[in-house]
Amino acid sequence: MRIAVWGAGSLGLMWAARLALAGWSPVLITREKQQRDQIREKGITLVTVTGKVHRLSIECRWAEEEMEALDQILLMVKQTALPTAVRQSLRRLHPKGTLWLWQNGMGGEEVLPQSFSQERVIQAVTTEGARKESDTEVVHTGTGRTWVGSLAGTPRSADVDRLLQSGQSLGADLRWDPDIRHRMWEKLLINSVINPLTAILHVTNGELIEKPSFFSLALPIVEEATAVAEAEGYAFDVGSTLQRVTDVCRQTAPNHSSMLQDVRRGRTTEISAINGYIAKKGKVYGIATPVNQWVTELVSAISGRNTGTEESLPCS
Ligand SMILES: NC(=O)C1=CN([C@@H]2O[C@H](COP(=O)(O)OP(=O)(O)OC[C@H]3O[C@@H](n4cnc5c(N)ncnc54)[C@H](OP(=O)(O)O)[C@@H]3O)[C@@H](O)[C@H]2O)C=CC1
Ligand SMILES: CC(C)(CO)C(=O)C(=O)O
Repeated sequence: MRIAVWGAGSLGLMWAARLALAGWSPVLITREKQQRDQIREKGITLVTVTGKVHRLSIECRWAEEEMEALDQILLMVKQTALPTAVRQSLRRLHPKGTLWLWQNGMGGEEVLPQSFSQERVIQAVTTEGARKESDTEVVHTGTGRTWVGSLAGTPRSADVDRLLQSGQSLGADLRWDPDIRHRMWEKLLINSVINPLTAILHVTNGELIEKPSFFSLALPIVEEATAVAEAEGYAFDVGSTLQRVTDVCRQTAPNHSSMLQDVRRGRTTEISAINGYIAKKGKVYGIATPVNQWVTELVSAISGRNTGTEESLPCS
């Protein structure tokens, strides 16, 4: 089975290293030739949460390069990079191969061609944290859980099962979830509060819950988002959702959310796939989502503005 990790960023470098440690021979795909050359020369280095350092030699290709058909492609690019990465990766995917989407937020499947069967798509939802230190180095910043499931609700194949078992053998908390869409909504609700508010206020996840004034928009964001989730068929209680958000802020207190990092680095954020998605779905169902719409506009306005330093800020 030929497995590719598409995108050599934080998650991609970590999972390519993990797959290699588990005895697979993954191929890691980079956006730039320059990173491919670096990885070919130096291999990749993974620093685990306990500080153990693994140096691994990994097959590496550039996204536009010709390559043998791939059976499993783990797409580990940001939502904003999906259109190009999907176009490139589907050209390399074996006709019976499986595509794995790892993005935070929603809407990834909408980027796929309509002719591409949902039965060939696996969605992963992860609370693990990784941080790319350089083109060849990554740090596993926080343990968490990863759920994977079929977007079509079909049972897992033997190949997917083997991959899950490999991850588990390395100590990764990797689980099959037959209702992955529910899990995606659960994570979306958490990201819909923490990501925009930390990015707008420039605070860590822990600082967000320290002052009531910082957290004051959490309630209207969650009220709107849970109403939209319910219209989509996923029921969440407002109080328990706010409690879950608070728990995640506590568990990841020192973290700078991925959206805050993007804003500080002057990069496009994933806001359209998070609060923007909630606002878009709200329109479809006739549910008012002014606060989600407002934070979407505000984060879009402040992102891409700072040229910012490429600080190494932890996220999970
Ligand atoms: N990091 C984390 O701890 C977590 C991340 N996530 C989610 O996982 C996804 C990936 O995040 P993360 O790894 O942090 O992001 P990064 O920005 O660190 O990595 C994304 C990588 O994708 C590469 N890329 C972009 N376009 C292409 C392309 N067409 N072909 C090949 N590679 C491409 C980028 O290359 P280049 O640098 O050259 O642009 C970059 O190396 C996001 O949706 C994020 O929200 C979810 C939970 C935790
Ligand atoms: C859960 C959270 C908010 C952790 O930082 C995250 O997923 C992110 O930063 O994108």
